[in-house]
Amino acid sequence: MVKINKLTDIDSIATSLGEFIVTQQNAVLSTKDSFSVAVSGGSMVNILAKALLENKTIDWSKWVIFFSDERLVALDDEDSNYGAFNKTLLEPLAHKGTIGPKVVTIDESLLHLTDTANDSKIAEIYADEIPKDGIDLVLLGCGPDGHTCSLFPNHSLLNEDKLNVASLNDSPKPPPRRITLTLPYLKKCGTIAFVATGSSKKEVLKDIFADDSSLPCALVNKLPVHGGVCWFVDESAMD
Ligand SMILES: O=C1O[C@H](COP(=O)(O)O)[C@@H](O)[C@H](O)[C@H]1O
Repeated sequence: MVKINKLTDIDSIATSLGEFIVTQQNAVLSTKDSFSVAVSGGSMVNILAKALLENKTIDWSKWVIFFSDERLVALDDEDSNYGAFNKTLLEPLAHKGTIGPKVVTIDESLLHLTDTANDSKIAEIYADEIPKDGIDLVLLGCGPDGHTCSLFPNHSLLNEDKLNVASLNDSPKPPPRRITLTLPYLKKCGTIAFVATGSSKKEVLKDIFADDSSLPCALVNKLPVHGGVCWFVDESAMD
């Protein structure tokens, strides 16, 4: 059963999401020494900064951060999901002298080679870095077309049934070269939380929550992850 948390605006989403993340962190750290989190790019980064930067109950030293998807561009490129996360969260944290988190990025040294086999290699190397039994908490965005991670509507990667991380070179949203966690991998993860804000998401959210939807976000909603799937949405995205 998918849970929807409907909040008035982005500030209330940040507060509620921050509390949710801390609850997940504490539950995981009561059973092991580290907390793995996958973050997404796009609009999520600023919300995460609001939710986490001033939050004194985050134990950054125990966090290991991965990316739900990454654009195959240099890490300091404005299109890089790591680049945006670094500028908005990691640099301010470092400035405050925070110890941690550990952050796992793509292998940038392979980026200059542009053939498809090489992009598969980048995905394969990233797959070796992520926990084989799933990431504890996966934070996902939702594009206005219903995509999540870099899993796009009607794309062949929706049928991927073996790889944990896959590459694509035909993303309909630029930039075209990307890697992404796959549906079989998301299924192994602990808890999945989507964040969707703004009126540009309103129409697609109706489609995603229709019973027969095959949009990527709807496919994730149907995954039997043991910690469940939940959504944080604001009033402009969902009535
Ligand atoms: O391209 C991407 O888009 C999605 C959605 O972004 P948003 O700005 O509409 O929230 C994002 O979740 C993903 O990580 C990113 O690569």
